[in-house]
Order: sequence, then structure tokens, then C-alpha cells
Amino acid sequence: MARFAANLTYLFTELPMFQRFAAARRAGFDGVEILFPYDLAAKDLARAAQGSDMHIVLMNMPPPNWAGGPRGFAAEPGNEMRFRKDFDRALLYAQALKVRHLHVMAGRAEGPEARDTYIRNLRWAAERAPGVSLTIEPMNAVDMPGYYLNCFDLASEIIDEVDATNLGLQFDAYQAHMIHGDVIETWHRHARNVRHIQIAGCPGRHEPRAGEIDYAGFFRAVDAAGFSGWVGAEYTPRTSTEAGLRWLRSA
Ligand SMILES: O=C(O)[C@@H](O)C(=O)CO
Ligand SMILES: [Mg+2]
Repeated sequence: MARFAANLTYLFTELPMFQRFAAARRAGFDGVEILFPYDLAAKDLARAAQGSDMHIVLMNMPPPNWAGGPRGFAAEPGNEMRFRKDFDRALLYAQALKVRHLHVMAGRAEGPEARDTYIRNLRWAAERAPGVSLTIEPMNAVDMPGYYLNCFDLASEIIDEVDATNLGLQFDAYQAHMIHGDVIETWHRHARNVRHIQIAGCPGRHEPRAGEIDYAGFFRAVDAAGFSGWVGAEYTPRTSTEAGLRWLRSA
């Protein structure tokens, strides 16, 4: 049975970041995700997490500036030095926060040169941090136009080709629905590579279980596959975070 983590970049934003950990614990989550923690000191975040007995399950590699800035550099030819510098910065945070998974973002790119760059960079990262679980996550082209990793089949091909035990798939069911339409079928095709799951309703990326995605069926498939990792709640609440948590209480 999977455990649920609150994505603190999306949930409990009614509160300052350091208070979101305790709010998530009170609401029934066992862990948290933070997309870009880099504006805050790692030691303060670690203290907040420990204070609420919360695991920090996932964080992303930079860029920290999310508003229209770059989307990572792993697949961008010519940006290899930037990628390595960012990776080392992320690693310091990941280690200080004892983060379970580090999401390596591909950036905007296309074509065979991008693929080669991505594979080379992922191999380098996997070797540099053998004790850290690295994930890659396909993003849909509506929300993130031009993002290199825009398909789950491509993600599994890349994971298979890099062939590192610490590289796996971040299976965001909202992204799977937006890209491929059938989340459960996409799950069956890629479950062998999945290390981490994220959920949101579609359309609108609000609470799960209100919308087009059959989450009851999805969780049956996830349980049947024996997945025992984490599920991150990564959505924008329709009203307040608390008011939208019925899905968690019935999960
Ligand atoms: O699905 C998403 O948007 C996220 O998981 C993410 O990592 C954005 O950077
Ligand atoms: Mg996601």
C-alpha cells in the first residue's frame, strides 16, 4: 500500500512554508514534496520536517525561479556545465534533507542531439550520486511547451538505455492522462520503471477523484503491481487545502 505525501508547493499555501509540514501531518499525510526548496536554508527545512516527523519524499533540481524561467538543463546540448553545477547544488539539499527522490528536469530541447545529451548527463548524475534515487517525469505539452521529456514511452526508453539502478520514472497520473489519455494502460506499460507517483484531477489539476481520471481503478492497478512507494498529491486546491481533502480520508 502506497503512502501519501503533500506537495507543499501546491498544498497548504495558506500558511508560511515552515508551518505547512505540521499542517500536512495533522491532515493525515506521512510525507511531503517540495518542488524547489532553494530559497530556504536546508537546515531550517530539515528542522521543520523533523519537528513534524515528516519524510521529505521528493524535490526537484533547479531552476528555482519557476515563473517562465528555464525547465532544467539535462537534455539541453551546450548546457552541460550548468547541469553539473545545478546537480551538485541539488545534491547538497537532497542529502541535508534526506530526500527520497531527486527529480532531474530535462529542459526545453528536441532531436537526436538532445537525446544523447540527456543520456550522457543522466549517466553522469547516476554515477555521481549512487546513493540517491533520481527520477525523470514526462510533462505534457499544454502546460510545458517544448519540454524535451514529453512522453512516457520516451522516458522508459531513456531509463532502459541509461541502465542505472538509481534512475527511475516519476509517474504523474495527471501528466499521463494529458499525454496519453489512458492512465491505467500507461501505468501497465511502465510500472516496472516507476519509483514515485503523483496525482491530480483532470481537467484543471485540482483534487484527485473529481474529474476524468479513474483513480479508484488506478489505485487498484498500483496495489496489484505491489507498488509500496509514495504518492505525491500535486494539485491546486479548488478552494482551501483542508476543504478538498475528502479524497485522502477515503483513500
Ligand atoms: O508535474 C509537475 O508539474 C511536477 O511534478 C514538476 O516537477 C514540475 O516541475
Ligand atoms: Mg508532477
